[in-house]
Amino acid sequence: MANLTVEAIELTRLYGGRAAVSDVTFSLQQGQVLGFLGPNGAGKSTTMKMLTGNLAPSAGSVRICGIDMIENPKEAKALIGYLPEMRPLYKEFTVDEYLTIAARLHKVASKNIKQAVEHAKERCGLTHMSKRLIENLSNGYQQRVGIAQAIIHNPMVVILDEPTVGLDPIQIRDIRALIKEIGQAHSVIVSTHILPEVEMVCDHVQIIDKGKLVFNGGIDVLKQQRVGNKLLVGLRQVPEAAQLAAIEGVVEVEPADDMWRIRFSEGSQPHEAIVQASVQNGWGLYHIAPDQTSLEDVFVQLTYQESAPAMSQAA
Ligand SMILES: Nc1ncnc2c1ncn2[C@@H]1O[C@H](COP(=O)(O)OP(=O)(O)OP(=O)(O)O)[C@@H](O)[C@H]1O
Repeated sequence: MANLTVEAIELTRLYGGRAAVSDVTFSLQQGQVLGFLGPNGAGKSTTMKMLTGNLAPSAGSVRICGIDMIENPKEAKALIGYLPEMRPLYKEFTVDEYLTIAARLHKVASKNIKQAVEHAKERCGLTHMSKRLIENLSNGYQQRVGIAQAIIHNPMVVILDEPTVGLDPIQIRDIRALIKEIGQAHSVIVSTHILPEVEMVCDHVQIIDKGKLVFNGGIDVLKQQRVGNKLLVGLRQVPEAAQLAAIEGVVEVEPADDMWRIRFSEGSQPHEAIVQASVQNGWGLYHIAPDQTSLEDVFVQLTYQESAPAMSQAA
């Protein structure tokens, strides 16, 4: 496929005979932001380390823009910017000093370093912090410096491991906006265990659980999982459940707080019949709306049910 920036092919990593990551395959295209989601210990960091060439896979391979990570690690790594879970900051340096070192480490040509530093600072909203010691910056600004070092060499792929952990809500909002902005020009992989974060910044999502991918698809596909065939209906005069169940298309009726949760058969549209029955019987309908499963519930279903079926849609 054209413009594939990351290809992970049957990646497996064993620790003492136990698989931390097992047979993970996916690909990413230029301009995509992929959310890598999973509970603690699912294998996110292990996968990130293999993608960035910081950990050798026990089996499988990684290609960055078609370059094999094991055969040509230098060339492949040069195309990646990486912010690990533990920020690689030298806090006794100023922002300018640190980013200059980062540019050298990323092999930016000497004559281009100044411009690269200025550009990275600009993109990460750091220009006014240039002369500040990193240790004196807030947590959010330190995270911006971490992201600035990851993009300083203008890599094709940016990989950010838990980029918003430990930040306050305003810092989180800023960093998410920055990730979206970076995603327009690069391919970005963001690992997180925060579901709304994925909804906000990613167009693709993968869910990993116990080392295995249990979902791989567009964010819309994940959202669709929760648009079910249920309605939440509020009636002032509470009818017998049987009266609701008798309406055509209704297959199940159960109380939900002060309302009724009504499940209907696939393809049926009992909304109008419910409204009509309410008018005829004087039930006093005050609420009728789709009852969506929360994304959290979908996530729990995918990751905590032992027999959860694997779902997949080509990324
Ligand atoms: N160096 C190691 N030696 C042995 N086991 C390890 C090592 N690193 C990770 N593991 C185990 O591999 C599994 C996956 O860990 P990993 O850090 O990749 O998960 P994660 O999804 O990133 O979790 P978290 O969000 O908590 O960082 C866990 O069971 C972990 O204990």
